[in-house]
Amino acid sequence: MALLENPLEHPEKFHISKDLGFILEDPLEELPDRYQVWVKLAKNLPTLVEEGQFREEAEQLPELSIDELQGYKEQRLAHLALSVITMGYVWQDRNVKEVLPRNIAVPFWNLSEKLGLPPIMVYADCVLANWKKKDPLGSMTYDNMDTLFAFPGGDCSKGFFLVSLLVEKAAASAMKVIPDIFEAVKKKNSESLKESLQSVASSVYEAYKTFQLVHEHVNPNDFFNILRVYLAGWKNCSLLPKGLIYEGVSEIPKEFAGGSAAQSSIMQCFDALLGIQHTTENGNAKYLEEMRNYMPSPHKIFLEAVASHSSVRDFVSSSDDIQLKKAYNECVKALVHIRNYHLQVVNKYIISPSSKQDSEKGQKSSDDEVKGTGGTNLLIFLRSVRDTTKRALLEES
Ligand code: HEM
Ligand SMILES: Brc1ccc(-c2csc3nccn23)cc1
Repeated sequence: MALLENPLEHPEKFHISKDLGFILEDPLEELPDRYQVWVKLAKNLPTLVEEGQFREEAEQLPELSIDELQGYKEQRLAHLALSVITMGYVWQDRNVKEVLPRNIAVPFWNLSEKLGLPPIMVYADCVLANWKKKDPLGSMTYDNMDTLFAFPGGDCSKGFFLVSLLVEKAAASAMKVIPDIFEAVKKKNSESLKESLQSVASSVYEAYKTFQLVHEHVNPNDFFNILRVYLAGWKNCSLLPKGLIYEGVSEIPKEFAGGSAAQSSIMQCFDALLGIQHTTENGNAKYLEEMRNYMPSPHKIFLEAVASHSSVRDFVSSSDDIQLKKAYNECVKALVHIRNYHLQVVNKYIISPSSKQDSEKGQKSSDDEVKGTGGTNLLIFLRSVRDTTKRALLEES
């Protein structure tokens, strides 16, 4: 398939970087003067929300056409800034806004259509495009990085977004071997395939090790009680039961799901590469599929090309090369490891603060009722995704 033969030789076709994968390389920090009002307001969100002035300031924005935005990086920064403004406008306080004013809604809707993104903040905004190096000549380490935009809750959003970014960066080192993997399957070259799969497994283990940074940089109570509010969406949402009205776009309210790293292309890319099919019984496959519509369209196209390519899994399972099966299983075990670790993190950052809050309020909401950032019943979803990954292990006999 032409799309796949040289995806990393023409990264511009998919906006995928050889070194950083799906991360937006060197994001812009400023927009042309006429659009800088969006950046300025989004950067002031924490202070203005604190003062209860954010909505008032947002309503003063001029309504701007997106046509003067030049190039992909300006469009991504504008989508990020408008998404931050939208989440702040809707969730500033418990008096939730049901109408997004046209001076935000019209450019946000039009720009979203151009990028193939929904008109709500997504992972590709606040994780993949929301970063800078403090010392441009330094490396991408937590201490030399900052986010471009933050939410209330102190350094919680910086921690959550940057740790996710660094996990993406560690995992991204696997991206450059994808063409070699498909070449090896095409040529039935077990030795080359074994080497590439070993490289994928070590990238996923690097991602697992980076994940531990979350304990250092994200406070569980700030995450659960403050930040999580701003990542919520307006689909199956009790506070916005019909969704949000995008003024100037449609009088009919529209529903869009809240932030979830099911929108992370790299994790879905590993599943696609290894032929890990998530179950259709409990809606996981449907949800993961739907979240591909919350990725930049070039990333969605790339993922679908990986998923539809000749199956690595079929080649390995029909091979009698035990070492090859072991190399494939190392990749699956690494994914199970990171998903197990992620479940422990979710217990610490959502389940425990939630039950602590319930006992303080004297009510009990069972784990089943605790919603995820993406509005899903999170524990069932995450355990099931982990279990499906585990079931993908091949017999090594
Ligand atoms: C405070 C830290 C974190 C919390 C509380 C958290 C919470 C969650 C929740 C609740 C879900 C279910 C999705 C939904 O609600 O629809 C989820 C999914 C996911 N999260 Fe996180 N997460 C955290 C950090 C991370 C990090 C650092 C990564 C690494 C990139 C990550 C990657 C994922 C992925 C890939 C999924 C989709 C399910 C899967 O593919 O396993 N999460 N997370
Ligand atoms: Br919008 C938005 C979407 C996803 C995330 C994110 C980063 S890691 C992770 N696990 C669950 C969600 N999640 C943060 C903001």
